[in-house]
Amino acid sequence: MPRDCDDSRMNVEISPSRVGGTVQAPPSKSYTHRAILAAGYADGATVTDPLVSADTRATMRAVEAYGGTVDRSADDSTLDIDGFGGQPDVPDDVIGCANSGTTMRLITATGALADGITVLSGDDSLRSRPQGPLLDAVEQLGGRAKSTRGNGQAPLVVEGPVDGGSVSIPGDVSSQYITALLMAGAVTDEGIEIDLETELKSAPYVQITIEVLDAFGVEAVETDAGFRVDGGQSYAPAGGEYAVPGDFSSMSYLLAAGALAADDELEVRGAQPSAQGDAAIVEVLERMGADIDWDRDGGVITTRQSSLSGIEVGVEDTPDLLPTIAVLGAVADGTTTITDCEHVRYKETDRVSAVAEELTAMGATVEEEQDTLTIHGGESDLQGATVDGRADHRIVMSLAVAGLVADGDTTIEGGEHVDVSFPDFFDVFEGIGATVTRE
Ligand SMILES: O=C(O)C1=C[C@@H](OP(=O)(O)O)[C@@H](O)[C@H](O)C1
Ligand SMILES: C=C(OP(=O)(O)O)C(=O)O
Repeated sequence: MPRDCDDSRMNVEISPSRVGGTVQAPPSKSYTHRAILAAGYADGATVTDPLVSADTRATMRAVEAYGGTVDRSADDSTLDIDGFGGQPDVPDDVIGCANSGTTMRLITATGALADGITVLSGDDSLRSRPQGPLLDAVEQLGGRAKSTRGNGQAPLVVEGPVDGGSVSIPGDVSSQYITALLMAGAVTDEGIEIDLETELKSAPYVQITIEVLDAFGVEAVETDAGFRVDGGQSYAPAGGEYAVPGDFSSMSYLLAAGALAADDELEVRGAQPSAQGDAAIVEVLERMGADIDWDRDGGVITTRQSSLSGIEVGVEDTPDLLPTIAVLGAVADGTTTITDCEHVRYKETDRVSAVAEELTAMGATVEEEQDTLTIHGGESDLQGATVDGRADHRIVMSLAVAGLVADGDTTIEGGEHVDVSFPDFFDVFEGIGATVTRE
């Protein structure tokens, strides 16, 4: 199981606990990936407050493979990046994307700009995720892009250079294909016009891309049929710097912990509004009846424990919230129905099945359909159990939240996988009051 994790295998036991205090949100993974690659497409830039995690390190390695350099400050508070200026080199070696779908998709399109062949691979999970529509898009642009096994999955072989053009691509598999094409398209000669064949899922992530491109002086626009980026543009952020905002997907675990187990209050800082769809966690909690308050100007969200009720919520725009919402639903009174979740099956693991099975192991009643997950909460308390984190950071973190309020201790196998997006998650969890035992 080749993984890029700092820690070796770690099971984590969570005992029932109360939480409270003040905590800083970690920086956004999505913004960090884009900022690093945008700095790569530029002559260079300084990225401040980056998330340094296994996934974003994969994007740093990719920028270096294409001819840039990334210097991390001693405390990881800044990344000084020398870019490849829109003209990626042909990499000396296979680019290892580890567990990161964002890295693989975004830098596949970068490979299509290089005058030669790029080979990309990743861990077991990443090599089982869909890349076919992006490979097809590169071929529509005149490049060559193959899955070595012919199954639309990595290892991938990409050959450029492409000059831009028009592509037609499904929107309901991954928005990361669109992000990849927009970021690369800006430095092609002709630009790229994207026609969506099906409705776009995870749409806010493309808005994040457009926001980051704008900050780097690059324009990409939404059209009636999809998106367009003109070619011949140059990446350069104002003042040579780009600052990464806080991560609402990561915050969702802290806010859920507060809503389930904060006697006094839990305050999460670094919650400035941005294009992140996952800020919807605040509204989801409000609709469930949580005592939650968001000071948008101050970037502070405060939650207290209160009794929650089940709701119906669509995750077409917010796939990464599914595990968090499912755990909230398992504790809430009544039924929580999570709809529009088929694309959540294409993540690090099939998160719809994973959540259904692990919450069932904790005593919840869960029904799984292809595009819907129904959780009957409140009928019986969650029971502590040994659960499998599925080598998936979001499954691990959401089960840790469930462990706070389960009856008895919960052991989560594979706790080290939090390194993908929230490396100090268990320290932060302990810091707010959770009883955490690393085994
Ligand atoms: O572009 C991004 O930063 C992301 C897009 C989403 O994926 P999909 O577009 O594949 O749904 C999301 O699930 C992922 O965690 C991050
Ligand atoms: C799906 C995720 O990321 P990626 O697609 O980059 O692997 C995630 O962080 O939940």
